[in-house]
Amino acid sequence: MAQRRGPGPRGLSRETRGAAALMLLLPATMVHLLLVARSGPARLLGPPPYLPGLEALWSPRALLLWLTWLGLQAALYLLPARKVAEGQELKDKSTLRYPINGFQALVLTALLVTLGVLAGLPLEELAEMLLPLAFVATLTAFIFSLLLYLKALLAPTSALAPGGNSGNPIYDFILGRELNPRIGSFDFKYFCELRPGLIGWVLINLALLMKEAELRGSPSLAMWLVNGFQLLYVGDALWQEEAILTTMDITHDGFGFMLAFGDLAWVPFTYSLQAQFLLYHPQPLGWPMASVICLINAVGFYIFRGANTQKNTFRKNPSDPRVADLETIPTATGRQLLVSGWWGMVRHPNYLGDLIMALAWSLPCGTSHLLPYFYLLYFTALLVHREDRDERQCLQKYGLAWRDYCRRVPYRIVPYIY
Ligand SMILES: NC(=O)C1=CN([C@@H]2O[C@H](COP(=O)(O)OP(=O)(O)OC[C@H]3O[C@@H](n4cnc5c(N)ncnc54)[C@H](OP(=O)(O)O)[C@@H]3O)[C@@H](O)[C@H]2O)C=CC1
Ligand SMILES: CC(C)=CCC[C@@H](C)[C@H]1CC=C2C3=C(CC[C@@]21C)[C@@]1(C)CC[C@H](O)C(C)(C)[C@@H]1CC3
Repeated sequence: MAQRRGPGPRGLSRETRGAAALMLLLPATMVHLLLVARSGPARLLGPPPYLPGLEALWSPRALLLWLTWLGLQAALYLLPARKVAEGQELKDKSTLRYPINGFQALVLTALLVTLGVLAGLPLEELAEMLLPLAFVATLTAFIFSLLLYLKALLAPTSALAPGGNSGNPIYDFILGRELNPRIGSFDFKYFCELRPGLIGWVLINLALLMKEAELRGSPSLAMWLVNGFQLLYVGDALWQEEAILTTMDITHDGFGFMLAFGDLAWVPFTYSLQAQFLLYHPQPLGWPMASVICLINAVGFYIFRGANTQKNTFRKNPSDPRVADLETIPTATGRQLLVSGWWGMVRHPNYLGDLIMALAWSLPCGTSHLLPYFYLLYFTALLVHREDRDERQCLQKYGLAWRDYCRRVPYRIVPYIY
């Protein structure tokens, strides 16, 4: 997502036009991927097999299913939580409170789905409904962000995201005006970031696995690996839910169309692309190769989790014995920067681990098609852009100390390469 800027002297700025183009391009890309994944040639860069008419996109049954899903996840969010965490300090010096019950929501959803399947719920039918479901999710994201934009017009300036008041309605609609839109204690951004989309993603994967079992007698090893790896990723995100309170999305970004669409539609319907591809293009995979892929995923997860935990532990309590011995750089703000451990290896070790896992998720799909590698390509672009945005913010925040950190840790994501 681009830096927020106001309109230029001659109407829409370049950034606004770029953001508006993305608003059309991203849903179109999602539909393209959904169509191509089930087509014979599965060519990422070729034309879609056909252009879907409204009858292929619109289904009242999909709408009902989607609204039921949102309602269920909202109800699980409102259940009593094992812990209530405090977010980062806001502009007006207040802090917000967040329920930590995401993992509980995942377990309860799994229980309900298991009971449903045992009672005859045809979960595998989801595999045939992805297109209309993605369409209603996009529609909901659009209507929802419109309502959020209107709500933000009444919000005090202190509640707006940094730059959320660019004065350009298109830009503000897309990137979001309000930082933490809430009704009562229900926090929309926090809810959307971790619940309906992420849990929806593993549910879609499971439906694709069941559909494969129906078609071929049993799920393939490749399908098991993709399901297992991505379940681990989502389970970990929900287990470590509190850690999301220090990510850029929560502390800095407004909640507009980009994030609402990303959370509700893009994540479940494009992050499940490998499982979609495998359903229609079964791939042979032997145990030796599967073991190597598991090892790659384990290495990625180890780096991702190690780096994120080290930073979160340090930010919560720098004298925690697990991080107290690490070398640091003091900054004028009173906060310190880690310069040894994971954060002394590269400046974004968590991105490195995430990218290694992305590779492991694509490898079970073989190397005959580029399509299953879409996630790796998109994710590399997203993280390079994100890292650039984060570094500009850190330079502004920490000034000379950040320059010193960059000098001592010269590589951004991949040691000796980038
Ligand atoms: N699967 C997906 O689609 C996506 C996954 N992700 C993942 O989400 C996670 C969070 O990413 P993101 O929010 O972008 O960024 P980070 O969690 O990396 O947070 C960046 C912040 O960390 C702090 N920081 C940076 N360097 C240091 C240091 N040396 N010592 C101490 N603190 C430091 C700074 O904030 P401060 O100093 O203020 O604490 C900086 O702004 C990552 O693991 C990423 O891979 C992200 C995007 C998409
Ligand atoms: C192309 C497009 C629509 C971009 C929007 C970006 C969003 C899809 C991502 C922005 C940051 C994200 C994070 C996760 C999912 C993707 C989005 C929403 C995340 C919840 C995935 C699980 C991780 O463990 C995480 C909790 C660290 C992560 C946080 C950031």
